[in-house]
Formats: sequence, structure tokens, C-alpha cells
Amino acid sequence: MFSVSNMPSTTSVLSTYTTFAASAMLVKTVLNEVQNLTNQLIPQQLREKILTKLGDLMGNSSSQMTLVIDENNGLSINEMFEASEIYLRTKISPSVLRLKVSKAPHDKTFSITINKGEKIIDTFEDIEVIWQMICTETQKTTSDYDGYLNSEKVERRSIELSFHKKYKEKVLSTYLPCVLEMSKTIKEEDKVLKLQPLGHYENVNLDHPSTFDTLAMDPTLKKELMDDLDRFIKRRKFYKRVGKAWKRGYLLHGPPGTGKSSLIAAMANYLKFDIYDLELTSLQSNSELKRLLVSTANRSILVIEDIDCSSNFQNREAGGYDQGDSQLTLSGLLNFIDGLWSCCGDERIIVFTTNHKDRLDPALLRPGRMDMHIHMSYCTPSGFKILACNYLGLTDHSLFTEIEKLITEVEVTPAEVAEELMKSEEADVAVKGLVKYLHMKKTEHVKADTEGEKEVRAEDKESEEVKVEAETKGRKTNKRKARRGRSRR
Ligand SMILES: Nc1ncnc2c1ncn2[C@@H]1O[C@H](COP(=O)(O)OP(=O)(O)OP(=O)(O)O)[C@@H](O)[C@H]1O
Ligand SMILES: [Mg+2]
Repeated sequence: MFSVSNMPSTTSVLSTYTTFAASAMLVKTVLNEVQNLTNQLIPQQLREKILTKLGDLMGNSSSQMTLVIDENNGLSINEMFEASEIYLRTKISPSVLRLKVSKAPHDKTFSITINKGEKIIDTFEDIEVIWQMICTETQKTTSDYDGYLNSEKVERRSIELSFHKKYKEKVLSTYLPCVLEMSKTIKEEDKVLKLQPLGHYENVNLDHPSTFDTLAMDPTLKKELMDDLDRFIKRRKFYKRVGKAWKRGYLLHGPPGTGKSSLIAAMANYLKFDIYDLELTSLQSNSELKRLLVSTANRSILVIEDIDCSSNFQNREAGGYDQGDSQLTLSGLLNFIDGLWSCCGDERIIVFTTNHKDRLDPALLRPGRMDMHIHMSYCTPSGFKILACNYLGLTDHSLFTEIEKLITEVEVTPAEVAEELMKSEEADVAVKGLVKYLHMKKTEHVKADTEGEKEVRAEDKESEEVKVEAETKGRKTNKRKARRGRSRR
């Protein structure tokens, strides 16, 4: 586009035009020749590919198409415009420098939208789309009661959505419905959050110092997990090709104090992702859950801790039937994560933690649900070394051999070891304290074992007696049955 500010004289325009027309003819002939030559030399398929690529490189407008979403549709408002505007609020990147802030009289908070001219790039199943807010001012002439003509400026807003034309079908059939659905949920959520300003999850500001370096964990497992995360981040194209949503689920299980929460913080620090800690117990329904889930940002980790303790989940699931959106169900959560949430979000990680894997709903353990099950267990000698280095800066000590031996003999959590090591700033004192603690645990363990054995033996004896009794009863019952059977005959 260009604007004309100075009109040249008619003759100069004519002569410029003649020169221009002659050059255009020449360019056309050369182009025809080049085309003939390429047609002979390059196969058609390759030719098409080259031309598309060249078109892309030169910003060829013919490879791009644009959908225009006007604010008004005749007299009524265009719902698609409203939906796009709401959706775009969640996509504002730090690079957008001009934003529009507004607040209606009855609103509690203000809303932020993109300003005219601003562009937002969004990706959806690996398709890049560009949104742009367009504002045009037109002069509107109206006449008042006295017949005087008044002229006023009218602003017309529209949102343009541009993408490669080969994605037209996909954008119309999947992306736009998704935008509509997302905006609906965000709108509802705004209402809910106004009613319940406490919300149900915390977007934890990540200042947790845990990193993979400070985490005491089986080194092979740690490496495996880090590789898995790296692969996940790199594989945007792969996920698209195989038609999978770009998300990954991890189930962390193990006793309390083995570092499940610390591992989540380490993952977030490693990937520079946000953490959303979802508090399920305060949620009432699937629709509430959906509203919260769509408001989580991309590149985030959604954490649901102690999934086995979410009694409201388990009990309702036990019913075995789907109660729709009015209740909170595990299947509701899983379906939502698999469906809408992943179609509109990118780079999502979901982590469930539990102390009792055996108590989990089988739906969660099914292959493909959680991509990786990670067992966080008691402290190992290598784990101890990491903790000693982390807490005391110690890489070796005369007591290390004894500690390492003790650690293999007793079940001690990294949290317990860490606590002992923190008891003194003097490495020597702390290490000795740990040895004492481990010995104490070992003695307790042996004692518990002996008592346990006694109990088991007593239980065995008892159950033996019960068994004998049951067998006797069984025999008696069988005899009775047999008698009854005989008398019936
Ligand atoms: N594997 C570990 N590596 C380093 N520090 C650990 C580890 N496990 C526990 N800790 C220390 O113990 C504290 C408690 O651990 P954390 O909260 O991560 O355990 P958890 O497995 O999430 O326990 P819970 O099941 O009770 O939630 C941490 O803040 C950390 O200081
Ligand atoms: Mg925890």
C-alpha cells in the first residue's frame, strides 16, 4: 500500500507509464523463457515445491490467505470476533508492546486486549497463524432533526487471521471451533473467579531451588527423565506427524520425603516452565475443572499431588457411570486433558504424584495415559553423595564407607538424610550425626523385624487355627448339604 501526496504532471506520468510498460513486456518474455526451460528440465512435482517455497520466501501473498472477522455482522455483534478477542488475550506475548486496557463500570477487574495494528502469532498443530487487529476509521454523515448534516468519525474494528492457504480446511474445521470453545470457557471462568477470588490452584512462583543437580535420585533414571524431557521439547514436528497432542504425562510414586515435589520443581527449573498446582479437593465439578484448565498457559506443568487421596474423585468414579459435567470425575479430567486442553495448548506437561501407586484408578495406569512412571525411592549411596555435596560441600569423608553401607541396610528417605545433614554447619558433626541416626534406624528396624516375626508367627498360628476351624465347618456344611440333598431326593 502507498499513499499519494504529490500529483505529478500528466506528461511525466505518460512517459513514466510508457517506460514501465516496455520494461514489463521484457520481464514477461524473460520469465516465459525461464518457465519453458524449467518445465523441460525439472519434473513437475519438484517444480511445484520450488515455486511454493520461493513464494513463501518472497512473502508471496498468493500462498497466504486471510479470514476477516468483522466486529459487527450487520446490526448484530459477530460472536466470532468476540471469541477471537477473548482468546487472543491469552496469547499476548511479551513482545507485544501496545495493549489496550479497559474496564466496564460493573467489572471488578480490567481486561487487556491487543491494540490496533498489533500482530499475534499462534501455533496450532504445527500450523503458524497470524492474528492482527485492524481498525479503520470512516466518516459517517447523518442528518439531525433540523436537516443539518453532521459528520462523525466511526471506528470499525476487525480481526484478521492469516495462514498458509493449504491449511484452510484445518483452520476452519478445527482451529476456529477450538477458539470458540476456549473463549466460552474463559468467559465462564472470569465469572467464576469473580465469585470465588481464591481460585482453586496456585500458579506457584517458581523460586524453588531444586534442580536436577541437587536431586538425589537414581542416576540412570535421572538421565532417562532428562532425555525424555529434551526429546519432548524437540519433537513438535513428530507429535504433529503422528497426530498426537504435544503433551507429556508423568506419574511420580514413592514414599513421603523421597523427592517427588522436589523433582517437579527440578523439571520446571530445567525447562523454564510454570507450575500450576491443582487443588482437586476444593473443586466441585468437571466444568469448573475445565474452566481452570483452559486458563493455564502454554509451557507449563500441571501438577496434581496425592491423586490417590482425592477422595471426591475415587468415590464418584467407583459409581462407574458418567455423571456429566456436574460432578468431578477422573474420566472428566483425563478426557479433557486428552481433548480440548491439548488441542489448544502447546508444550503441556502433567504430573500426578502418589504415595500409593497400588491404590490408583486403573484408568490412570493404562498404557499411554502417563508416558513415564517414575519411582522415587529410599536414599541410595549415590543419592547420599549428592546430598552431602549439596548440603555440606563434602565429596569425601572417612565415615562415607560406613554411611553408604548403612544406607543399603535401612530404609531412609532423602528427606531424613537431608534433615540430619542440615543439623550442623560443621561437616564433621553433621556426618557423625547421620551415622548415629542410621544406626538408630537400623536397631529400630531389627527390633521391628523381630516383633513383626513374632506377630507373623502368632498370626500364622491363628490363621492355621481359623483354617482348621473353617475346614471343619466346611466339612460339616457339606455334610448338611449332602443330607439335605439326599432328603430332597
Ligand atoms: N531426592 C531428593 N533429593 C534431594 N532432596 C530431597 C529429596 N527428597 C527429599 N528431599 C528433601 O526433603 C524435602 C521434602 O521432599 P519432597 O517434598 O520433595 O518429598 P515428596 O516425595 O514430595 O513427599 P510427599 O510424598 O510427602 O509429598 C525437600 O524439600 C528436600 O529438601
Ligand atoms: Mg510432595
